[in-house]
Amino acid sequence: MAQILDGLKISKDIKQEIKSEVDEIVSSGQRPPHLAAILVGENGASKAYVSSKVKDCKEVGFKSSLLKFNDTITETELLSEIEKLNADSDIDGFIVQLPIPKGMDEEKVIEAISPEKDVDGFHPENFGRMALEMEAYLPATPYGIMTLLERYNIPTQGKHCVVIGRSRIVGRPMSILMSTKGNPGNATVTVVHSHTQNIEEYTKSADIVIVALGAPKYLKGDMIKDGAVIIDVGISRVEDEGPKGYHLEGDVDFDSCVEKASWITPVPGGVGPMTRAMLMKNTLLAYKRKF
Ligand SMILES: Nc1nc(=O)c2c([nH]1)NC[C@@H]1CN(c3ccc(C(=O)N[C@@H](CCC(=O)O)C(=O)O)cc3)C=[N+]21
Repeated sequence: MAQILDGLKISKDIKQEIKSEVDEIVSSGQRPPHLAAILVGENGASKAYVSSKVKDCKEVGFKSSLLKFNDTITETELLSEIEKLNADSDIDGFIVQLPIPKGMDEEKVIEAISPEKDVDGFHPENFGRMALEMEAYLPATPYGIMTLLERYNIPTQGKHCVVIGRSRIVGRPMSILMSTKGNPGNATVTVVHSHTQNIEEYTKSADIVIVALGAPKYLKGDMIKDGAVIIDVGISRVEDEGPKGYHLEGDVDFDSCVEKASWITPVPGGVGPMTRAMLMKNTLLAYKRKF
């Protein structure tokens, strides 16, 4: 039976470390770090994520600002809100919660964010810096996974890591970070996606499988090898009859994979909380203006 990579616990440790630093900053008379979030429209999951970010800020002692707009806001208006945050010296970092309403140009919106305030690490300048192994704001989910592997001392050097999915915010940056020089890092990486034939051929030979597809229970136990490390990035809301009306499902069929894996992340309580903790970390870095 696999051991659990407890993202919830590690995220609490990280938030505690951040809080200690913030306490010192504040007791020396300086203002605390300040994160802002832009939320457009009424997506239920987005609202929940953004309010959890506000809660995280409170926990670590950051100031936070939430800017909410109706989905009637035009792209031009949104871009001018971004400009205001770029220019506001009281704000260290901000994010534009994705997805933004259909019809808006996501690329243009992300490029409008000043790279120094792009604590999501989504701006092409940060992506490029990351890929070149320069200091950069790393996207929170891949950064969270790297941190989780680091804190559990999971060996990655020379291991075969299969990343399922090639999204801009998870799969692709994840594949880059795993192949990057360092520890964790130095892995041999295969990226598989919707055009890959016989995905199981790759996953069966993987020492580490990172699944970021958004397909509930996609990865089954018979697709992995004994002792593999399984990282589940999926967080699909699946409707049910319970009081909330839904529950979360990962991309990993936990029950069949837990039998074979050596380490596995749960959903909830795995990668999701790490993502949130790394956003706090990036905001602290932005405050300190490291790069
Ligand atoms: N600009 C932007 N930045 C993001 O980082 C971003 C985004 N847009 N859009 C949506 C995705 C998704 N995302 C999650 C963060 C935390 C959890 C999380 O904390 N999950 C908990 C469960 C939360 C629950 O119960 O619903 C867990 O897995 O244990 C999940 C998902 C950030 N995203």
